[in-house]
This record gives sequence, structure tokens and C-alpha cells, in this order.
Amino acid sequence: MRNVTLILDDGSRFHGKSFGYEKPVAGEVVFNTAMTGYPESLTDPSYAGQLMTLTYPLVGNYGVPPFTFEANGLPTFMESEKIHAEAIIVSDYSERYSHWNAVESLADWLKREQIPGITGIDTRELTKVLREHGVMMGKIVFDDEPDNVPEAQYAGVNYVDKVSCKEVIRYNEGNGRKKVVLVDCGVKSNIVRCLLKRGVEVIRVPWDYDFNGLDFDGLFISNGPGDPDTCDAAVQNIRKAMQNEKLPIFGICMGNQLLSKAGGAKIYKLKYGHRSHNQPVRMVGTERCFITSQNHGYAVDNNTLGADWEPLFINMNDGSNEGIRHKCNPWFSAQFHPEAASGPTDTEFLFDEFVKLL
Ligand SMILES: NC(=O)CC[C@H](N)C(=O)O
Repeated sequence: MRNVTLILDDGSRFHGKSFGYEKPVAGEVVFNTAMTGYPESLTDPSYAGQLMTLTYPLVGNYGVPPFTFEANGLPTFMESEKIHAEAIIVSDYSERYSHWNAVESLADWLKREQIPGITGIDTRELTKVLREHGVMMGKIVFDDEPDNVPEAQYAGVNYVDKVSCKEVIRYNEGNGRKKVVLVDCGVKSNIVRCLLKRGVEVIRVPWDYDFNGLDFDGLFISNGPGDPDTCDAAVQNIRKAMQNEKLPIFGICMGNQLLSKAGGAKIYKLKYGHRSHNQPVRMVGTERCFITSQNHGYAVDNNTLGADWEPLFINMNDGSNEGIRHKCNPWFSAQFHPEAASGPTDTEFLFDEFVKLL
């Protein structure tokens, strides 16, 4: 195992060993406090451009599931066709694995997909640094190649364009089913699955595709990587769709941010994001609290919501926005992940609410 150093933009250094693909890499260093879910998180397109730190120390011990696909083309156990995170940073990589569904080790998968993985890092200490300073850019450098230092930019880059589908894909076509246009900003497979299992046809379109000429009954806006302020084309198309006040609209994560922007609200960057399986959110106007799966670095500024909108969920840790709804029209969204994958499924009922509206 080659020695590596993780260098953060503030100059902090963490020494570890390479266990994945051997390539220096740079990106935004973020942390996730979930105890499980590395196959789902690594393949979540929303991690594009980021070096994913896991605070839970033992990683790799349940291996990696097979990369098989369902008849409709969706991967059976992964959230997309490939790893999107730039690298994974762990404390204690477990070379041995055991799980009924495992077919290979995390190290073998990372090497095959040419994604670096580093171990031996005190990821809890690293997380303290990120919480204190806020998320930072960082680089993984191989100690025996000190001059091979990678560069990367995260802010202002349109990552959605890199991960969105390039052409229209239809699922579950025909039979007079209700049709949902899904704006693919980097959609997770389980979102498509959550819609399909409720009997609708899904028309998945590229993030900047003007879907307004299509025949459809509802609009869904997906999760996706990077800064929502780089996705103006999507916001314009959503605004056009809003001319039909009866059209049901539902958004998740990036979808919450883009719907909010279409409604006139502003987005800001959180100091260190929400990435875990246990983020508590309260449904506004009730005492109901849900434990949610999350992965986002930006948030909607509640104070900038227009008069026709209100927060739908609020994060109980930091009071930030976790969803919005329109006061009259069937338009709502969640900042967290009701489709889980991975994490708790307690809020999957939001898909039922949306499909009922169609
Ligand atoms: N998972 C997502 O859709 C994330 C949305 C956005 N890229 C953020 O970081 O806030």
C-alpha cells in the first residue's frame, strides 16, 4: 500500500495509505456520518466532484453488490451506472468482507472504476476540521510522487450537465398510464423506481430539455450535484411549466432548490452540508418529525420564499429549509431523500402524495 497525504486548502495534512486506484485527485472534501451505504453513496451522482469522507470507522466489511441491471435498464443495487464521487476517505478499510450479496471487495471495485480510496485517516478528526472551517477543497497526493499534485474546481462548475442523461428515456410506456416528466439533474435509480412502482410512466429528460411541448400529467425534478445556481436552463423550463397552475410538481434535493429558485427564492451554501441517515426534519404546522437520509451542501433561504410559498419541512438540528410547498397549487418538494437508498424509508409516502395528485 502506497503512502498518501490528504492536503486541505487550509494547509492541514492527514497521512494514510492508498487502497483503491492509484491516482492523485482533487475535489471538495465532504463528510458523511452514515454507518452503512457506501455502494449507494459512491454511485449517487450528487457526489460528483467530491471526496467522500466516512466518519464511521469500519468500511468495506460487507463488500460490494453485483452491478446487475433490471429489464428497464436501472441498476439493481446501485444508484447509477458508475461511481461518481472522486474518491473515498476512510479510517479503517476492511480487506475481508462478508455479505450474502457481495461479489467483490470495495478495493477491487474502486480499482476497476479508477477511483482512489484512502485508509488510515482519522476521519473523525478530519470531520472536526471541516465542521470548524466549513467544507474545503482538498487533494490526495502520493508521497512518492510529491510533484504530481492535482487541481480541481468545484464552485461554479455545472456538474449537472456532466451527469444528466443525454437523451429522453421512457420507462413503463403505454396502457393509458399517468405520465411524469422527470428532469434528470443526476437522478438516483431508486427515485425512478419509487415512481415506477406506483404505476406511472416516467419520461426522463436531460436537465436542460424543454419538456413543455410533451404530453404529461406531472413534473418531477431530481437530485443532482453541484451548485443549483449553474442550472438556470432548468429553472426557466420549470417556470414555463408553472403557467399551468394545476400541474402537480414534486422535487427532491436539487429539485427542491430548483423549484424554490423557479418560485423566486435564493440558495446559499451550508457551512458543511447534511450527509447522513439520521437528519431530523419537522413537518411545518405539525409536531411530526421524520428521520431522513440526506446529501446536500446548499440550502434554500427560508426568508426569500415568495408570499405564495411556505416551508414544508425544517431541519431540527440547524433550522434550515428541508422542503417547500405552494399555498394554492399542487407544488411541493423535499430537501432530503424520501427514496432513501441508502437510509430510512419513513418519508417514502411523499411519492404517494405526488402520484395521488396526478
Ligand atoms: N443530492 C442533491 O440533489 C444535492 C443538491 C445540491 N447539489 C447540493 O449539494 O445541495
